[in-house]
Amino acid sequence: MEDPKLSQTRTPSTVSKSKKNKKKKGGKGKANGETAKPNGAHVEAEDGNEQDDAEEEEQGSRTPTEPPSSPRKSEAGHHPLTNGISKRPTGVPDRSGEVSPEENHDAEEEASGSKDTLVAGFKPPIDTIATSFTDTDARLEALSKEREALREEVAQVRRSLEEIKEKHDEELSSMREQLSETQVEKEQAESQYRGLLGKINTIKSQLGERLKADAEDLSQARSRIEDLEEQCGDLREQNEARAVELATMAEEAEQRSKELSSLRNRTTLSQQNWSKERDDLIQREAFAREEFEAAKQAMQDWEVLAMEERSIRESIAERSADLEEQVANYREAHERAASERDSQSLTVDGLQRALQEIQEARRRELREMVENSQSQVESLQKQLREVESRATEATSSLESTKQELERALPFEKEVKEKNLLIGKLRHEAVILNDHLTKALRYLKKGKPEDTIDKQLVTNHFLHFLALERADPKKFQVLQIIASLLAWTDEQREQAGLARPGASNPNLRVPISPWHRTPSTPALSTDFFPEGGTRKESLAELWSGFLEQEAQEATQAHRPIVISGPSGSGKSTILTRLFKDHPDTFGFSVSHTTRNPRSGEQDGREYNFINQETFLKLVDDAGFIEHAKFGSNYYGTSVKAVKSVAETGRICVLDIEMEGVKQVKKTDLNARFLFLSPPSLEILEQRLRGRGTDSEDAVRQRLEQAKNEMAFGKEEGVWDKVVVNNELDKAYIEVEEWIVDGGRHGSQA
Ligand SMILES: Nc1ncnc2c1ncn2[C@@H]1O[C@H](COP(=O)(O)OP(=O)(O)OP(=O)(O)O)[C@@H](O)[C@H]1O
Repeated sequence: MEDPKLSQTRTPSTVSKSKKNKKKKGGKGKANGETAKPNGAHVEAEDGNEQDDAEEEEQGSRTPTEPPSSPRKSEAGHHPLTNGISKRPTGVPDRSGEVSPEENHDAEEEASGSKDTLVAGFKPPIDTIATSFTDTDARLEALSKEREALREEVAQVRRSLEEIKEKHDEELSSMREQLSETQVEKEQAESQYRGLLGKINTIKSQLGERLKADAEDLSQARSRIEDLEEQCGDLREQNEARAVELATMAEEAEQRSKELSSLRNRTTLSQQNWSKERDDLIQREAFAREEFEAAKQAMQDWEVLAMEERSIRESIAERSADLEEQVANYREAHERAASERDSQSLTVDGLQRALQEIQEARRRELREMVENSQSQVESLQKQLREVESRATEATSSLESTKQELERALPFEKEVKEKNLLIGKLRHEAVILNDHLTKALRYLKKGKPEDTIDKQLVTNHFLHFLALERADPKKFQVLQIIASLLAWTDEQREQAGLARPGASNPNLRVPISPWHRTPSTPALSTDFFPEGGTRKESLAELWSGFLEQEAQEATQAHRPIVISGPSGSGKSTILTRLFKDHPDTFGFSVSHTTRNPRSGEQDGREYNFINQETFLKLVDDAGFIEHAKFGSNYYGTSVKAVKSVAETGRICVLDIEMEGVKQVKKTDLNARFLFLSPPSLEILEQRLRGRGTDSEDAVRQRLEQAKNEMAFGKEEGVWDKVVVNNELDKAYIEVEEWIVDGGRHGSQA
């Protein structure tokens, strides 16, 4: 490649040729010694070849018609001889050491121009030639010096030019090398770039796909969350409605129980009234019966009277017949004695009238008596009917009351149980409070044996008596009493708190079976760590007692951790369990950093905390599991689970493998149940059958299920493993293990 600077400075071919010719000629010019000039003037050729070269170049570059003038110099207005030397020669390198080709050319031109001017201006008059000859010599000398200097300069310039050219060539070649290296590097870089571009494109496409899949998952998760939130809202509403219903039912139950008690009162009242009435009626019936008997008697009497009357009548008739006979006799006698007859007829009439009157009176009397007794019988019958109808009414009302009673019986039972429980709890709370205050007071006083509280001892004693014989608490209470009363070893032995002979090391008798009842803990090991004979302070005994009570309470409500692959049936079984045992289980309240919505209450729907507190809890391992949805954190805290047990309910945690490991690290004392599907194939069928997951999600769940199944087989992790083959059987197995007939595995 050609250097542009060099190409620019290149002279026409004629000049180069002449240069070459000159070089070829070598000392030819020198031999001639002078060179012909166009204007015929000539000067001695002292400057040698280089000057000739310059001149020839100058000439070669000009056209023949062109005058050999130096317009620049005349323009500049300087005298070529005086000013031309002081001026920096244009071909001399400037401070930077570079000489431009134009300057070089100008220098050459200048050099030849000054010579030409000198030749052209050399027209002195003849007479002055002699006088100025010496001047001319001097000038010529100066000129020749100047020329020498110029020549040196030109030579220098040439050298520097060559150096520059060499440098240039070197630089050029190195640059070319660099260029080729750079090109090679460029090609390598290009190929690398293409490779990288290809990789980036593949990553881009893969990322795009993944992003798409993630976005899909995200949108599904979002929609699911929305659905769940909706469901949650619905459930909450239902819950509230249920709560309202429950409240109204409770009110109704209360009303019913009130009604029931009033009904019962009324029933007892009506029963009392009824029994009274019945007694009355029985009395009246007896009275009526008596009256009836009396009436009967009267009737019989009347009949007797009637019979008597009849007999009287008959006797009267007989007598009347006799009388008629007598009358006839009388008549006969009347005939015989007229006076006697009148008196006799008068007597008979009187007798007959008296008889009729008697008969009438008797009849009236009897009629009245019969009428009276009939009306009495009728009224009695009426009363009897009334009593009977009232009795049937009372029986029917009794029946309905009984029915109502039966209906209200479960409520009543429940209310009774609850009341009993409340009463018991209250009682226990009062006693505990009492004990606690007393114990604290004693603790403060320091010497419990000096200040024995009768009430406290009485309470303990009553508690002792109220407990069943086999109840292990009995011994604890007795131990407290013994401690309060500062019993001696003998007294303890007598009370059965120490083994017989324990106070006397020489006397050892076998332990009585009383100490070996299965439900009785060995006092010397369980409750009193260093043997029953050791005298402990009340504070120690009391705190031990309370601790054991608390442990027993929490033991009965240990949290349940249920885990298993997605689709193994955890939700199905738990839903049924919660439905069948509504008062047994409780739910832990989660923590969240989101703001509460309207109607939500701190500690009810969520524990609302800020992000800083949440993250601190995470650092302190306060969460069993936590996650971030959107910009909010959610988590189940260890404390929330513990507090469920404190309310007397069991907290059930449906969590995956990592959560189980996390719970194992806490002091929750949970029970672990693994619910396993019969096989992975059946699990796949159930997951697909459920129809809640996309194909991708099902695949992911199945993949994770393999890990979970392996975890389910790990030794020492699980307290119970249930295979969910037949739902009913699996449910019963889970229920029996969790609820355990109300013992909730506290014996486990
Ligand atoms: N023994 C069973 N026989 C047949 N189908 C069952 C059985 N147990 C559960 N299923 C069904 O399997 C599906 C998955 O059950 P479920 O949703 O209860 O599983 P899960 O363990 O709670 O899943 P996830 O952890 O994803 O919530 C449900 O459609 C359920 O009806």
